[in-house]
Amino acid sequence: MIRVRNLNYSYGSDLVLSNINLSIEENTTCTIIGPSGCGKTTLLYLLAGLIDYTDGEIYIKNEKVRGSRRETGVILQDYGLLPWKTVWNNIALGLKVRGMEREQLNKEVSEILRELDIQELKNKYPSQLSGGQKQRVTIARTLVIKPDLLLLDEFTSALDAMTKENIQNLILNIYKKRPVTIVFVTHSIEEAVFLGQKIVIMDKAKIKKIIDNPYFGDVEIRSRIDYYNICLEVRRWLEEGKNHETP
Ligand SMILES: Nc1ncnc2c1ncn2[C@@H]1O[C@H](COP(=O)(O)OP(=O)(O)OP(=O)(O)O)[C@@H](O)[C@H]1O
Repeated sequence: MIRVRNLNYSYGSDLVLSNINLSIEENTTCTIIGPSGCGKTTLLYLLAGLIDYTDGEIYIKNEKVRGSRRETGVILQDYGLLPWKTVWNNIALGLKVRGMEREQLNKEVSEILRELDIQELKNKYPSQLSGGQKQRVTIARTLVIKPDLLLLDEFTSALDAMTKENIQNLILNIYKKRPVTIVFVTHSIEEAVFLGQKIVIMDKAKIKKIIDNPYFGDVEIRSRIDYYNICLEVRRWLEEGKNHETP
């Protein structure tokens, strides 16, 4: 699905991605974790086609990425809901832009509201929603266009612990119900392990380690010791080499 080869990216003279090679299979999930400033968001923006690259290659479904793709759904940290539109209209917008006729549009929006259990929010405005509700509406708005690739950037970082787990469960359930590839940038080790079939650990512009997560997909995993063993492995890789750095 995604193939990144020898990708380098600089902002001016600062090299922020150096020789990135990464393959993500179709209909799998991948989480990207690493210290602040290591280049995670930049990599996600490049996959989304939001910024251009000149050095290296990015292919999605065997097509070279040049600008944003219609079938890629992107969810960034700030929700991106339009404050002057109701939940219903925020969700319907992407379908309207694509010229969907009214009856079909009403059906699709109703279905996604039901799937995400937010029917009662349909006439509210974004300012009247809690953080978790906004996340659900943002997910609904993105899923309604039926993306084959979903890119999420630190999507749950502003939420309290319980809401965060609810949204993580929701994303896992959504993934299980439909064919979609998900790439998720996070700061949280627990989130990286819960949502990542493949966990990419980055450090200063580079990929340090890729871990395949055999326990991915189990909603009950948080109550099992295997989950914490993988969390510890990720932690060790994140910390590896730190003590040898000169301050
Ligand atoms: N628009 C920009 N112009 C110049 N430098 C930038 C720009 N965006 C990011 N950078 C720099 O590029 C590097 C990588 O940033 P990026 O946002 O990709 O990192 P990150 O791993 O996502 O960080 P965080 O976890 O803090 O969000 C950082 O040093 C950052 O300061």
